[in-house]
Amino acid sequence: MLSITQAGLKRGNTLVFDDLTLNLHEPRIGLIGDNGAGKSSLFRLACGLEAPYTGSVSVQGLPAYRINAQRPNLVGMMFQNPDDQIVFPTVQEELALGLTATGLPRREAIAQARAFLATRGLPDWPERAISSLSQGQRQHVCWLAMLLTQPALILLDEPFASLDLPSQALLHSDLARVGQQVIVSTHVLEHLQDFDRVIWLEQGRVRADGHPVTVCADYRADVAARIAARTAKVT
Ligand SMILES: Nc1ncnc2c1ncn2[C@@H]1O[C@H](COP(=O)(O)OP(=O)(O)OP(=O)(O)O)[C@@H](O)[C@H]1O
Repeated sequence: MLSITQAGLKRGNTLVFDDLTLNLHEPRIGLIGDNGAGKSSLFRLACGLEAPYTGSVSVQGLPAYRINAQRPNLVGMMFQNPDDQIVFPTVQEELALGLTATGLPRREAIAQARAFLATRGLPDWPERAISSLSQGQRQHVCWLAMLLTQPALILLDEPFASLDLPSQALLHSDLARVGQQVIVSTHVLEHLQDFDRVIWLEQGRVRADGHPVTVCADYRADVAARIAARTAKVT
C-alpha cells in the first residue's frame, strides 16, 4: 500500500534518506532504530508532510503530496507528541474533527464522538478540557480520534511512549484488532513481536527487514555490543 521508491529526503542541512526504497503492504509493520534513524521522517514522507527531493512516495497509488487535498481519510498520522496534533480545547471536539473533515455535519460528528467515548468506557470524557489531561491521556485521545475516523493507513509514531501499562495493553489489543494497515514506530520492542514485519532503520538506511522476532533480536544484540564496546573503552 505504501510505496517509497528511490526517495531522497533532506531536513534542514541533514540528508535523512538517500535512495530509500520500501514497499510496505503487510497489515502490521514495526519500525525500529536508534534516535535520529529516520522513523518519524519516513512517516512524514508517507503522509505528505515532507516531500522527497528525488524519487517518489505513494499510498494506494496516490502520490503522498496529493493525499491531503484528494483523500484526507487515506492516511492518519499520530504524532510522537500529542500537543503537536491536538487543536481543539475539549475531547469531543477533537474527536469530531476527523469526522467533519470527511463531510459530516458538526452536530452529528459531536454526537458520534460522544457515543464512541461511551463505548470505550469513557462517558465522562466528552467535555473534558484537553488542558486537564495528562500526556498519556492526550495520547489516548489521539488514538481514539484515529479509531473513530478509520483512515486506510494508520501511522503511529512512538504511541507507547507516554502510556502507563494498562493503556499500553489496551493499545496493543486495539492494534491486533483494527482492520486497517498499521505502521508503528517504537522503542518498546515487545509490542511488535506479533507483527507481520519489522524494519530496522539505521542512519536512514534499512539495516534489517523481516520477521519481528529475528529483527528485534538482531537490533538488541547490536545495541548490547555497542554498549559493551563503549563500556570497555571507558574502563
Ligand atoms: N526539523 C528538523 N530539521 C532538521 N533536521 C531534522 C529535523 N527533524 C529531524 N531531523 C534530522 O533527521 C534525522 C532523522 O530524524 P527522525 O526524527 O526521523 O528520527 P527518528 O528515528 O524518528 O528518531 P527518534 O527515535 O528520536 O524519534 C536526524 O538526523 C535528525 O537530526
